Amino acid sequence: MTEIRLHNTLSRRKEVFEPIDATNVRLYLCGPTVYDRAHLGNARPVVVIDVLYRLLRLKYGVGAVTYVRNFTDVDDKINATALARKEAGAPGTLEELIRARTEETIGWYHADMDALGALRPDLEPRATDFIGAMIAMIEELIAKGHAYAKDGHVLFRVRSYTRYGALSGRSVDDMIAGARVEVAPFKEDPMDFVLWKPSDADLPGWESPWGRGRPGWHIECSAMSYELLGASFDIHAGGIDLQFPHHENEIAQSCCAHPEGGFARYWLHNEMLQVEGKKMSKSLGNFFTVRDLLGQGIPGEVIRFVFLQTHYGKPMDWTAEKAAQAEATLRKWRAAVAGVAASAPAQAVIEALSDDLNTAGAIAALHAIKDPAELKASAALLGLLEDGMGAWAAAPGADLSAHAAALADLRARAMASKDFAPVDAMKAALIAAGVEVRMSKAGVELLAGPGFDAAKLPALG
Ligand SMILES: Nc1ncnc2c1ncn2[C@@H]1O[C@H](COP(=O)(O)OP(=O)(O)OP(=O)(O)O)[C@@H](O)[C@H]1O
Ligand SMILES: [Zn+2]
Repeated sequence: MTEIRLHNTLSRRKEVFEPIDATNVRLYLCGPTVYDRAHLGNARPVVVIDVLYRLLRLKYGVGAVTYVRNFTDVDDKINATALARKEAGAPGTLEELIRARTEETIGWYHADMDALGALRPDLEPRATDFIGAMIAMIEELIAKGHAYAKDGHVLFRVRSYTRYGALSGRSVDDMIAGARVEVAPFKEDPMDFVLWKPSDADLPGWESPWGRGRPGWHIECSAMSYELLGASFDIHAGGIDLQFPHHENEIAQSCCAHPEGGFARYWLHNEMLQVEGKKMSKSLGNFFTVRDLLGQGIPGEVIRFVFLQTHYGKPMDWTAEKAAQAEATLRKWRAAVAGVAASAPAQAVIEALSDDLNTAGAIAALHAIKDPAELKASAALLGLLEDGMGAWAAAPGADLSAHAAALADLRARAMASKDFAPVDAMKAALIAAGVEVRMSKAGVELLAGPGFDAAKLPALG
């Protein structure tokens, strides 16, 4: 099969992907902090890495890829949500409420990512199950002089790792100038970051050599990837917002604790889903959830298709127009492959995906496929047109050809009479039924949009 090339953030180049062990290709994606529903931006890395996972499984074999994605289930934001519930009178201890919140959020996450057609990773470690491994790694870092304990905290000594900043391409001094580094009395240097911190008696905490406390966020991924994938593995992925400081810190911790390993060889970062030029994020409040869209009747497959039309390395936004177009294409393809068994994927689709996951190119190649069996097999590499996800497309009423003809006819008559009111009235009625109306010299095109309701279509006289 074609060789896979990936843009490695570490080298800033597209490189041929060569796994350490072709019988066990290892991939780690930073997963969510489970305090709330995933917003649409959070779904982008999941969909992107799902396509990579499918491609790796095709090339190396289904059993030859290990994909790990963690759940961060210890975090101040989780504690805050549970505390708010307790204050609102919810029964149970804070610990029980925290547990209930993380369980509930993990359930939502699974349901939402399943709806997007993302395969579950092979392993989904929860941070709270790996506290012992984190403590062991922190002890190793202290023993090697890369970390120090002070006042119940343990800090990573950033200046002890000379390659710090290699991933994001910045010097430590630039980072100090640009970042919001917290100055604290327990730090030797403002750049040093927390590996372990004390917990109040009423917050979740674990006994450790430095007293009762809880881990910092960065050490979680270092410890879990070490336990499950080893000191060196193939690909580490996540959103570009995690490149600094999270991934820089992961590298520092892992390479200092296990210098024999070298940690991840290829770093893959997806660009952000944006809203009016800004990252969609919880903190900016400019977000909507995957569940919001699903609740509006937008199929998960349509959301997935919209993501895949933009290369993962480019910022993108969500628009109703993109969704309507994706839906129209998928309806057409689903009709073409109905009842057809998949054959083998087209070489052009494999080649596009192998070229740094050129999903837009792969979709263009899908458009050119004539044989439905090949279309179905090729689309499966993108997680599209799969049997379990097509119920939405079976809904009747999307044939708008009669309405398009009627509207074109009304327009022709209006040209002669100069009375455009009937055209405008029909357009308005179609839009109210969730139809996207495109009129040009070439003709009239109608597309069923995300909120399409056949029952609301205007009657044809
Ligand atoms: N707008 C976005 N576009 C693409 N990926 C994103 C976006 N926002 C977050 N991510 C990714 O989602 C994953 C989960 O991140 P995390 O749990 O830190 O999200 P969060 O705390 O809900 O995010 P935020 O506060 O940034 O909205 C990470 O891989 C992160 O890079
Ligand atoms: Zn991580």
